[in-house]
Amino acid sequence: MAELPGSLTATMADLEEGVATSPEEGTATSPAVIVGKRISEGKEGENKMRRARSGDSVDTIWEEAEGANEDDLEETTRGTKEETVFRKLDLLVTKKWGAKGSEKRPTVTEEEMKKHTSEEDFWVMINGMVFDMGPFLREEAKHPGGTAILLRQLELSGSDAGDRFVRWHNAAGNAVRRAPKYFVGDLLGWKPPRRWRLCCRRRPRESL
Ligand code: HEM
Repeated sequence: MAELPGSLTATMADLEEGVATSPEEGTATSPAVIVGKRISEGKEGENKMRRARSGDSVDTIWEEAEGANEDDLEETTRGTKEETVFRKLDLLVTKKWGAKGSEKRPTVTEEEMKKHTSEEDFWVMINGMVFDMGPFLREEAKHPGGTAILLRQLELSGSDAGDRFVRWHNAAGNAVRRAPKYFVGDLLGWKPPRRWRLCCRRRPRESL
């Protein structure tokens, strides 16, 4: 048995397996490389890498939601937190429901929205898009932030949940990835607040 860094050990067979050629060809005599080989190329490591590449990893809820392959495919990190969260949300809703104004994408009137303001059936509006919080409130789906915060939203600010959505979530998190599932439609007649029209919407795309 040979001593390796930390508490790891290797048999002579392990060492001999790594003796033949240069590190570029994937083998080497150094124990560190052999340790690396064991972690990344062992049966368990191979399976892990395969699952990660396929986006089918069971490691995290995040990967389960969208797949590791989606990571950083879109540039959505520049700008204020509000801009980045809304941009990502827009992007993911558009991916599932089509572009705003297209035939496939539903719309909601303000009148309809007002009918969904109870503790079991609550629709919220985030950046002009309406989402159904009912499944969370009825505990048919799990909201990691709990239900109390959603009820507080209902009590404090009613249906316009944009500010709180931005406060509690981020563009790289699960909330934006899961939101399209709860999308009900675009709120008809909604216009972005004046502050956005002045600052962000007019900015040329390259500078976003
Ligand atoms: C479509 C609507 C929503 C979805 C899909 C959603 C989903 C999620 C998810 C997945 C998380 C875990 C953190 C993350 O991965 O980002 C989370 C956390 C949270 N959410 Fe939501 N959420 C929604 C709406 C809301 C709204 C409207 C509020 C507030 C009024 C809210 C408040 C929170 C809070 C307080 C947390 C915990 C944050 C923390 O512990 O740091 N969520 N939500």
